[in-house]
Amino acid sequence: MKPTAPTEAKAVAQNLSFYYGNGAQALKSINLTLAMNCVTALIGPSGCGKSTFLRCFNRMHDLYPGNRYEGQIVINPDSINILSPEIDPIEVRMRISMVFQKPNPFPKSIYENVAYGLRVRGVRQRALIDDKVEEALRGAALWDEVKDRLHALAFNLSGGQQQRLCIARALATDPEILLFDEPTSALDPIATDSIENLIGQLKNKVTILIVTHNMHQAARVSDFTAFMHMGELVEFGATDVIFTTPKQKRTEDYITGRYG
Ligand SMILES: Nc1ncnc2c1ncn2[C@@H]1O[C@H](COP(=O)(O)OP(=O)(O)OP(=O)(O)O)[C@@H](O)[C@H]1O
Repeated sequence: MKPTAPTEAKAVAQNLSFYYGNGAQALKSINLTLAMNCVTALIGPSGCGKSTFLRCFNRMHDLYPGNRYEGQIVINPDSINILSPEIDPIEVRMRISMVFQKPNPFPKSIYENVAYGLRVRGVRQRALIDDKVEEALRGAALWDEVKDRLHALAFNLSGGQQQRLCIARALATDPEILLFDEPTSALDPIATDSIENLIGQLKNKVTILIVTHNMHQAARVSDFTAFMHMGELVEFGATDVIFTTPKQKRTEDYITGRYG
């Protein structure tokens, strides 16, 4: 069931601007709330700032010198601003995990891919890791397909299975928010379908923010949709409303394929 208005806020971006190291401003004072246990889709033409916005949520931009945030992203329930310099980006990435466009398993076994985040966190007990690996693989709807070959190399899996493995890897540390950057653009329609179904199930446990170029996908998987253009948030609302009766002409032009 899709809610029609944001309920509890999991994360709130407030006056969020972002500048790359070369001085280019990619985000312009964005205000956006991610509703708890809902899927929010980011749509908009190429270069409008979708990935830049997504990557603020796990402090990916900190990996490159000269990048600069302004404003804040407050996450609940503890009301912390994850962009604050006092907040350790590694901690943020434990709470907010990312799944990328192309499946990117590590050159390790299926088991070790999922166990990775736990080991980084210092978890050593074998039984606990076993349990968490199974739970994450079940959560990513992959357990039944791999339970008899957990120690095989992850690269032996199909593209769709590799992407579900990356979702399991992200789930293993019990994140509160999952970020998806065009997670199905490298997959065939069947694998895409299974990832979309999975996203529908995962939102019971986590809050989801997804970038997609595929309008049908945004309409299928998301509860709320944000339309961006040239670094600005043009319109935000319930997905059904954005796709049927958008208020802004720029949104209408985009979803009806008049540009972009
Ligand atoms: N590392 C970088 N340094 C400088 N400018 C960048 C960098 N990465 C992206 N940009 C610029 O920031 C703007 C937003 O890019 P971004 O990748 O966030 O857009 P997008 O909406 O995700 O695009 P696409 O749909 O094509 O992936 C663009 O003008 C882009 O050229």
